[in-house]
Amino acid sequence: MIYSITLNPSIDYVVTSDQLFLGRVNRLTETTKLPGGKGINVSRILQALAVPTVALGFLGGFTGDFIKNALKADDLPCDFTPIAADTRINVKLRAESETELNAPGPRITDDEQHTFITALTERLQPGDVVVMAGSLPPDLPASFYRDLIPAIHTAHAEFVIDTTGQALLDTLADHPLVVKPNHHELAALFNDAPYPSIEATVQAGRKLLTLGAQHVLVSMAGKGALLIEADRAYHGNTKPQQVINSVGAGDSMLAGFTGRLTAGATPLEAFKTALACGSATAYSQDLATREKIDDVLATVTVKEV
Ligand SMILES: Nc1ncnc2c1ncn2[C@@H]1O[C@H](COP(=O)(O)OP(=O)(O)O)[C@@H](O)[C@H]1O
Ligand SMILES: O=P(O)(O)OC[C@H]1O[C@](O)(COP(=O)(O)O)[C@@H](O)[C@@H]1O
Repeated sequence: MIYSITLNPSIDYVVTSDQLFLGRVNRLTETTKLPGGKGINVSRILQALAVPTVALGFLGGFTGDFIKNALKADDLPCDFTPIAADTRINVKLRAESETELNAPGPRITDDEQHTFITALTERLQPGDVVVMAGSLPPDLPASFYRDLIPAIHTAHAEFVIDTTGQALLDTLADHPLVVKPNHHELAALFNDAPYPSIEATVQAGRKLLTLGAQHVLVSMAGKGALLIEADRAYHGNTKPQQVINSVGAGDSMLAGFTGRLTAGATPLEAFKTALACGSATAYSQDLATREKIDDVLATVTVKEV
């Protein structure tokens, strides 16, 4: 079973405007509300790939109810810990370019934190994978993800982590199954300027393997992604289509790789599915459907670099 953890879910309020003028009234041409949050997105793509998953985390208030109902309508297995405060709303503004306004998130009490940790640890079985993804609401200690790792390992389960900065570096010695920074996050991890070439990006990504990660992907938005192994690396991409909404593309990529890898695929095969899932989401209004993923998978190209 693959459990996703979304400590800070969101309603993604996707709004479209022809142009955006700061300091003036802007009239929107379209609005959509989607259940969001990195772990939830991972579970939704795993479900599309028919990989067994349960989405865990915190949900509260009318916004939490919206997400719960949306996931229920899609039959996505969930077991969220209820909280008293309202789950956040993130605004995704599509004008000439995409702008994201992500809220800090609600208060999580000590009792709510304990309820969540107990629920997670009671579920874990040998062979399970826990995907920990996204930001932490302000009340949770920065070490919250790292503190879950001993219980995951005690249960003979593995973890995948999608976070940034020191919080990510702090987990590498515990051998995450997969990490997938994007190229900006990778440079920020090592206080580097943007990498000038694929070779420089591969070199930096390889440091994550040396520090303990089992599998490393580096995503580069429209420029595709890298699969970096100890002795070789691959660059892959998909045939360009119109980009409709790239929110959740990274989560989709992580889900595609983790889902296929844990089902027994080779890292290279899993990478191809990951590329298809990431781009298929970028080419869709919401997260990709299975049909769209299969369609894009047929266009994936990968070469050793
Ligand atoms: N504009 C795009 N065109 C095609 N594929 C894309 C586009 N944006 C994202 N993707 C695919 O999704 C993957 C993850 O997207 P990226 O933006 O790098 O991740 P994140 O959302 O984590 O920053 C990319 O590596 C690529 O395969
Ligand atoms: O937890 P964070 O870092 O604030 O990010 C939450 C946001 O990230 C998303 O999960 C999308 O993530 P990606 O575009 O990086 O794949 C949105 O659904 C959500 O609004």
